Amino acid sequence: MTVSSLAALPDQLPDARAVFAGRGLACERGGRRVFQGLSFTVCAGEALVLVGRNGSGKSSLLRLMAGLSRPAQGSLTWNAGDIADDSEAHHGRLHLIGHQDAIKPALTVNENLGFWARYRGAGPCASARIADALRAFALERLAELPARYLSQGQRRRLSLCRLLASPAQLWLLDEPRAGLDRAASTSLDAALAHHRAAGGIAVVVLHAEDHPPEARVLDFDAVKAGG
Ligand SMILES: Nc1ncnc2c1ncn2[C@@H]1O[C@H](COP(=O)(O)OP(=O)(O)OP(=O)(O)O)[C@@H](O)[C@H]1O
Repeated sequence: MTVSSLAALPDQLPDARAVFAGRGLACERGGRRVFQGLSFTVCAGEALVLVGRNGSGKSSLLRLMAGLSRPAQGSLTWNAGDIADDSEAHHGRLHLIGHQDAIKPALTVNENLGFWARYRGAGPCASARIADALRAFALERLAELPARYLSQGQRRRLSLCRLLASPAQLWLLDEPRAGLDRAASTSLDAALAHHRAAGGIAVVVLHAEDHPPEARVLDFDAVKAGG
């Protein structure tokens, strides 16, 4: 994917000096402490890669970052304000692409993205953004296909199109390369690079040694596990 095929992405995101931080975070799932004493800071234009063994809490941290659950201890702040103080604003600034793909099988590929863009309050450029997103992840020829017929990798690509179909400063991506072929993985790298160049922040769970350039790494194997 060339950068020119990412015309849908803004040249500059709204907060060029954004700082997203967590301090002294502890996480509990099902009444069990998963990790504690975890801190991070990630600024506009940066990527933070989460690595670590299965079950160490990477997806759980993404949920905390998205405001879908609350830390058992510690705080998460956007520009020094607790994200829980204005959860609507926080949800509006982020995209979370998790293991569940949230694709509606009866809708076509195009309709899925239209639905998503409307949900996100996409403006007059929505159609152009969707077209660019489909081109970026090589789904144009499948635009009118009901999503239930997509292969696993194609479904993943459709999920990633959501990143481009409406702008958001914070991308939270859980193993985004899962199921992607080499070309789609390269497209993802280009989208991440463009996002960061525009002042976006990305937090990405990855297992392989395929980190975006100059990404900082948070290794869960070095984080204190719960008791
Ligand atoms: N809904 C839940 N109820 C109880 N425990 C849960 C729940 N979801 C996750 N856990 C537990 O929390 C721990 C962390 O899970 P999490 O999915 O965050 O790990 P992960 O680092 O993302 O793992 P993986 O690399 O396998 O994807 C695991 O021990 C898991 O069993």
